[in-house]
Amino acid sequence: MRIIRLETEPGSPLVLRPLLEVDDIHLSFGGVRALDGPGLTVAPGEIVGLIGPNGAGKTSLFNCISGLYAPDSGSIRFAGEELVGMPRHRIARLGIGRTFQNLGLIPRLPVLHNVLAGTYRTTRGGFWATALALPQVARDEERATSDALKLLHSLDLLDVALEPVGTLPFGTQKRVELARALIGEPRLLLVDEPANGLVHSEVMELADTIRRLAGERNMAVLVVEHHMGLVRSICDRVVVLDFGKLLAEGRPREVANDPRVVEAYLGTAA
Ligand SMILES: Nc1ncnc2c1ncn2[C@@H]1O[C@H](COP(=O)(O)OP(=O)(O)OP(=O)(O)O)[C@@H](O)[C@H]1O
Repeated sequence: MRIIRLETEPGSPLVLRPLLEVDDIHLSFGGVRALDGPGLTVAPGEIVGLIGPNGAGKTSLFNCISGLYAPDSGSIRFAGEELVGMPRHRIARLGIGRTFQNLGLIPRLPVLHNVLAGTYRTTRGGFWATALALPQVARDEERATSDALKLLHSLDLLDVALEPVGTLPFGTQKRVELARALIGEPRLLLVDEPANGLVHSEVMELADTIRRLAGERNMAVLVVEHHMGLVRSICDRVVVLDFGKLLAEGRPREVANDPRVVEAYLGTAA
């Protein structure tokens, strides 16, 4: 059983501050209120599920955290730094990785190159250092390749490292997407619908992998997912959105039995 301390007595020297603090976020697209003031926290090493019916605002919230969307108002703090207004590459460099619902991979490129593409947002070489082929760039690339190969080994992808990713089964591509998000060693991983398109055995395997990686790296995970089996099996806590607002929050079992959640979400999914 995973034990995570979320709160301690006021004034205690052992206060565990949340790694991520989202507060009163608003985001509209024309007349559509995608996010209407929800807030949430994620502690270091904690796995939090973000659930809710279609159109509840889950992906919009991910996009605000990773800097893809600029919220109209509100605050998103990560390790004490305000993310709102920060460019995407700086957010990635602070230690936030993410996967996409529709895989963010380049199908014709080999697995290894797709994973290495995840490092370009987090390395510090910059345009001129790369153009001038400075030794520091060569060292960075060597280290990145070695890290990528270790990661591929840990995700059982070493055998397909040089295969074009588009030729691989969907379940394998999903693991490559996970590897791409993990290569920068994020402290927080945002995972968007990892179970989508997978068969039951693959979902359970993926659940084991996410839990193992979070434990090994003390990495926090915020996961958007409709598959309640996966949510129940990996999440320490669940946050429910509905119409862009926070509807409920609690342990997976409590949330699954909350009548408001059953009505808004589980009822429609049953
Ligand atoms: N780029 C955009 N332009 C216009 N409207 C958008 C955009 N992104 C999201 N929306 C709208 O914002 C609302 C929230 O969408 P969002 O994709 O965040 O929900 P979701 O909970 O992730 O849904 P799903 O479970 O279907 O992925 C929806 O009404 C959606 O149509």
